[in-house]
Amino acid sequence: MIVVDDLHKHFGGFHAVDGASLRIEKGSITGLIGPNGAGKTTLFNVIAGVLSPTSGRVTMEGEDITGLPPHALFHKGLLRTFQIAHEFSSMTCRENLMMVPPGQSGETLWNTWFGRKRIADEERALRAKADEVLEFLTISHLADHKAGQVSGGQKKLLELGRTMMVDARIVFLDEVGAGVNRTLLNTIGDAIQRLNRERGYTFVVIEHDMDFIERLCDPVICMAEGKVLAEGTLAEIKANEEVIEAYLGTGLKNKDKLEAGA
Ligand SMILES: Nc1ncnc2c1ncn2[C@@H]1O[C@H](COP(=O)(O)OP(=O)(O)OP(=O)(O)O)[C@@H](O)[C@H]1O
Repeated sequence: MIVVDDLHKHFGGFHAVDGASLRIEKGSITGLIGPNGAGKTTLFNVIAGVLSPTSGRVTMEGEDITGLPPHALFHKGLLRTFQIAHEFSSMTCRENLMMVPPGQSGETLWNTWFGRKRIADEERALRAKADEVLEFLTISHLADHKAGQVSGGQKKLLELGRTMMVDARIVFLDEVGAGVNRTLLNTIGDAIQRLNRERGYTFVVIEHDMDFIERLCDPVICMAEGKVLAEGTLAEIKANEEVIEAYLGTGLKNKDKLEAGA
C-alpha cells in the first residue's frame, strides 16, 4: 500500500534517514523499532508530510505522495497522531473530537447567517459521532472532562479517537505506550486491534515496549542509523545478528529494551 523507496532526510551533514526502503502492507499493523536515534520518528515525519525529504520517493497505492503536506495526506486518509495541542486542553474531550472533521458548514460567514439549521444538524451528527468514538474507546465517562485534565494514557486514547472522526485508512502512531500504565496500554492495544479488524485501518506503530509490539505487530521493521536493517516477525527480528549488534552498539540500555521490552 505504502512504498518508501531510498528515502533520505539530512539535517545539515547529519543523515537521520539514510536510504530507507520499506513497504507497509494494506491491512497490517506494522511495528517500527530500533535503538534511540535510529531515525524512526524522522521517517514518520517525512512520510506524514511534516518534514520534506532530502531525496527519495513515497507512494500510496501507486500514487506519488512524496512531500505532500499533512492536510493533503489527511484528505487521502493518511494520519499521524499528534499530542493534543495546548490550546485545546481547556476544551472537553468530546469537543476535541468534534473539532477534527474539516469542511464544516459553520466555517463560513454565509453559513453562520443563513445556514443555521444545517449547522445545527451537522453539530448533532458530529456530537453523535464523537460519542460513538468515546464509547468505542471505553472513555465515555470522560466526554465532558477537559482534555488537559485527563491522564496521559487517556490523552493517547483521545489522540487515537481523533483519527476515528474522519475516514482514516492508515494511521501512524509514535510511542503510544510511553508513560502509559499497563491497563490503559491494553485498552489502547485493544482499540488498535479492533480498528484494524473491524474497520480496516492500517497502522504503523513506533514503540519501545516489545510486549506491545509482540502482541500487535506483524511484520516488525527494525531501523538503525537511518536505514532498514531487518523485517520479519518480532521473534525473527530478535534473533537477527545485525539487529542485536545495532542495539548493543548503542549501549546496554537499548539492548535491554530489545530483550525485555521496557
Ligand atoms: N530537526 C532536527 N535537527 C537535527 N537533528 C535532528 C532533528 N530531528 C532529529 N534529529 C536527529 O536525527 C536522529 C534521528 O532522530 P529520530 O528522532 O528520528 O530517532 P528515533 O529513532 O525516533 O529515536 P527515539 O527512539 O529516541 O525517539 C537523532 O540523532 C536526532 O538527534
